[in-house]
Amino acid sequence: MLTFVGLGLYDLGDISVKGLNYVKNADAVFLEAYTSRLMGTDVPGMEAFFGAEIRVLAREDVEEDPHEILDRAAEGRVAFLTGGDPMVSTTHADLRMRAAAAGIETSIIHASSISSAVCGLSGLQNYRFGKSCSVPFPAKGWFPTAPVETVTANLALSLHTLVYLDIQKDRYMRVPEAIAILEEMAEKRGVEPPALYVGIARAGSEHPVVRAGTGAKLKETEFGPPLHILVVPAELHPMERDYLEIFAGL
Ligand SMILES: C[S@@+](CC[C@H](N)C(=O)[O-])C[C@H]1O[C@@H](n2cnc3c(N)ncnc32)[C@H](O)[C@@H]1O
Repeated sequence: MLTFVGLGLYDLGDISVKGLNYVKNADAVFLEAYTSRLMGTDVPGMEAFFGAEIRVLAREDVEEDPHEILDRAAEGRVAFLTGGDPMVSTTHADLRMRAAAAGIETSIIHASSISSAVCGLSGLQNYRFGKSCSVPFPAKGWFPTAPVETVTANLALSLHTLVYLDIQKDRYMRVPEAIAILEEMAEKRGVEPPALYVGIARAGSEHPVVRAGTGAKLKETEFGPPLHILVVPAELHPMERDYLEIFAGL
């Protein structure tokens, strides 16, 4: 049995009761920590809380050679832990299909996700979001401009864009850097950079930071520690504008 268990957004208090019971009774517990991360805890903290040893997986362990996970799931109850909701903006559909092809029973225990938390924190209406995109850390000789094309296409349809920010081993992209990269991408593509952004830090924590404004303003804003995410809003509905004025300093 392979069960994908969502950890929610920030700390140990974000897993569901269902998820917690499953993990406590699992025969093996794996943690995928490369698509998202719970910044309000760490692996030893999770091990103590769940009373279980946790095997931390690299991307290759899941996407290229998941035999260890599948072998354990063929024999017993396996918990596959993921930050947020397990199937939102991750690549775990492939693992679930591989398990099904191997005759292994699977299920999902859902949890809160950044994709819905953003709507509550910003007041931007969930049905007005278009395709989302991710901004990666640029590498030597590699500076993709696809994210700004997604933003431009969404703006043309009056849709908001959710912009996920890169996570690497010990490196987390923050809102000001993401805006600077998006502006450089816009310049390279010869399009206008976005006029308005909403930056969000540490959704799910006791003190999330939510700020709306121009690129110049948000590049000077102190958002505090990661994780961070960015939204490029389309033309605002009056209610969305009011909400951002009240809760995000617009
Ligand atoms: C690829 S998405 C994975 C989403 C996850 N499966 C979920 O449902 O929440 C991960 C990105 O979302 C953003 N993110 C996730 N959790 C966050 C949080 N608590 N606060 C702010 N941004 C967050 C970060 O930009 C991070 O790089």
